[in-house]
Amino acid sequence: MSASDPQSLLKNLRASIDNIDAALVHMLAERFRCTQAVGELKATHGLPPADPGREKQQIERLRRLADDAQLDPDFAEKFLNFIIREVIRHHEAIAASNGNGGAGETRKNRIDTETSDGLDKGPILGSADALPTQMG
Ligand SMILES: O=C(O)C(=O)C[C@]1(C(=O)O)C=C[C@@H](O)C=C1
Repeated sequence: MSASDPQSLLKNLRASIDNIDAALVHMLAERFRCTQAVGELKATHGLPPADPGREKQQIERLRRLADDAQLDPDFAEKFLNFIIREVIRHHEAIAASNGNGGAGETRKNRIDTETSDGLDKGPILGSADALPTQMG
């Protein structure tokens, strides 16, 4: 068998695909490690799990990068949205387990619970301990 026969070519290409898939898994794991920390930061400070303004910037940037790299920008956008939806689900679960009311609570409605003396009465959703976690 020579290096140019179809089976050898396929084997070589598949070896590269396996390396790329491994790199993707490691990069995704690293990204989720960062977003886990972001989720904890947001939950601690009562910030909302999702930031649509930030997402808009990310999508615009990724579409430009995809175009330059000859990757379909629609696919790049769908892929980023898929990941971000999962991140937001994790953020909501962290917020719920921190007693922040999870998905529904935003910084704004936390501020709405303040009394006239500026003291926070706590989350308007009441005890978040009763909320199920949304992981898995
Ligand atoms: O940057 C943030 O605020 C994040 O929570 C991270 C992230 C992302 O995965 O990139 C996820 C959710 C937000 O809607 C925007 C971006």
